[in-house]
Amino acid sequence: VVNGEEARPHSWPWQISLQYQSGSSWRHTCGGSIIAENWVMTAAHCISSGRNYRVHVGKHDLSTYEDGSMTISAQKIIEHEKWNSIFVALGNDIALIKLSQPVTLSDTVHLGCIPPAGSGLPNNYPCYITGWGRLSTGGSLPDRLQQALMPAVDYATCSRSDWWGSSVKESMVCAGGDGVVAGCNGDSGGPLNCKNTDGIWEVHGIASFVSGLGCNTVRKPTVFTRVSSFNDWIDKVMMNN
Ligand SMILES: CC(C)C[C@H](NC(=O)C(F)(F)F)C(=O)N[N@@+](C)(CC(=O)Nc1ccc(C(C)C)cc1)Cc1ccccc1
Repeated sequence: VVNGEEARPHSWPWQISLQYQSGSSWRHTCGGSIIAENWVMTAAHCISSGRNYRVHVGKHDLSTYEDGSMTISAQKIIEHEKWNSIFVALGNDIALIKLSQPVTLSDTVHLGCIPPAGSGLPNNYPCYITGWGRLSTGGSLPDRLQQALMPAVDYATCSRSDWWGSSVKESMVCAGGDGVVAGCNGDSGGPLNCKNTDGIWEVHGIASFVSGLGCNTVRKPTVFTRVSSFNDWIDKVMMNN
């Protein structure tokens, strides 16, 4: 997250670190959200075949051991069947990870809420991006979870030719684009958190892409997979696996 701030520890308890085995150690590669005791939602572009993945839950500082945190291996990873890594602009950048064992819910490990199917965000609706991604374009990775207020950008604005144009679809959610705050590599797969009118936080987006010209590029908001476009797919996958 570029130009964010350190989150209050464990204030986004559905946020996970998706890690892959690199030799004898594990490396953070993406974020994700716990949506059921044995399911994590992340971005399909986070998954590379031939890699071994695990999920780290209940974390704040990735560099230290933290009581209550747990690492759980991925038993099964299901990418959206229409995801195509060559045509990112087509969307469907969503994957579900079935955990080898259920998480133990606690005050640092909670489920994130999926928004109602088809629910949208008005322009400028306040949301927060969270993640352990780069602190600047090509910059360093933080140890501690970062957050940034990133107002939603409606499709009409985000699809303007001087914004994302036809690269953005209605199955995506845009946020930010002020040239200051942004998601960046390593935030992929993580949540866009928005509080609904009942005061409940919902995971409206899955971080998908930022401009290749620079993470915080003005009029190139961070683009998220729109979770409320995939309620049926999520239900189907969890029921059938
Ligand atoms: C792997 C890609 C598909 C998604 C990756 N996503 C992220 O980093 C995320 F925003 F989710 F945290 C990304 O944006 N990667 N970049 C490599 C940029 C990139 O690939 N962006 C991109 C943008 C649009 C498209 C399509 C929709 C035209 C594809 C890729 C990050 C970057 C940004 C600035 C400098 C250096 C690196």
